[in-house]
Amino acid sequence: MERKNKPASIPVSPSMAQPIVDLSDNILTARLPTGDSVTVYLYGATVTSWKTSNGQEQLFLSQAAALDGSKPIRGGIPLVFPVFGPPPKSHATGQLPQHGFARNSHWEFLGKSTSENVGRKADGSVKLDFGLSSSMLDPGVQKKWAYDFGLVYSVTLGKDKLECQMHVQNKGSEAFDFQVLFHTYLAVKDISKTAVKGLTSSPYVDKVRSAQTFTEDATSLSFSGETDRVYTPPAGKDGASVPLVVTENGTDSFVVTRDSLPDVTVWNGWEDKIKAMGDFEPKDGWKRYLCIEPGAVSSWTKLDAGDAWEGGCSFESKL
Ligand SMILES: O=P(O)(O)OC[C@H]1O[C@@H](O)[C@H](O)[C@@H](O)[C@@H]1O
Repeated sequence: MERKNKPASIPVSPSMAQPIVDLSDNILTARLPTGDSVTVYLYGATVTSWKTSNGQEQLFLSQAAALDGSKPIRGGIPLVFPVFGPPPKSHATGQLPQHGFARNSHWEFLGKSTSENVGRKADGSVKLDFGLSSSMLDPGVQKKWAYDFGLVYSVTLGKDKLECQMHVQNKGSEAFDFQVLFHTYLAVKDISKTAVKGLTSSPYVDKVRSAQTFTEDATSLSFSGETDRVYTPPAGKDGASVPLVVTENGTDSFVVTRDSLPDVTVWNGWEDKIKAMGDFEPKDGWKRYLCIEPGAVSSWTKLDAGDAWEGGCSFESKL
């Protein structure tokens, strides 16, 4: 029997190629062999860029965003914890700034894991873990919210998909209340041709109309002015949350899913509000973003001493 010669070298198949992860100057970048990439600033553990396999940027980042740690980054995915919006003065978070301290604290990078080595479905994704705990806060902030906590934020980059997961741990001896939210600035081509499906029949608080509660009757929510609403959509038949679909020009562009996050804020500040924001450029940039912000913010989540909580969301790009 004729024996075939062994090839001189074994070609590396694309599936054997590994993600490239780099941390320099407190900025982490990860790139998959498929071309997908993500950039995360340790300041706020803020995702500032998410590019899909076709090279397209999927997040809006203001050209005037402060990237030097002097204020929260305008755009990408700032993290909101432990309070959403202006804190109620009589609450334990009452002394904290709007949206809490997670987005303007320095996080640490805990490490990366590929789908193969953590027993997830071998889909070529990479998970990046970031940590923040009470001892890492500025002393001034620590005094304003003196609880012993640990956060692990995981960003998983897959082909045309980004997942965000937050693990909150109460390491202290007394219970605390928190809210959490992924303040995602999705890049859209034209807000006037953008719509959101999946919110029909959902109750929402409209912050533009004096924080009154309404029920959504649009099957496809479109935008023609300032929009600032916190939706609490009913669960689907199987008890899971119904995915939201963002459409542009009638074509699906993003699918957003939520896991253990009851709420989703939909925000576009529109022309006048955005013009007044010093860190928002270009001034007509309001036309090119839509914030879809999965979170747990319509009430407080109470975490007893020693307990942990987890919730997350995913963004899939369809274009
Ligand atoms: O300017 P900030 O603090 O980043 O907030 C931006 C917006 O964030 C949204 O989540 C809020 O619903 C809006 O009310 C707010 O204006």
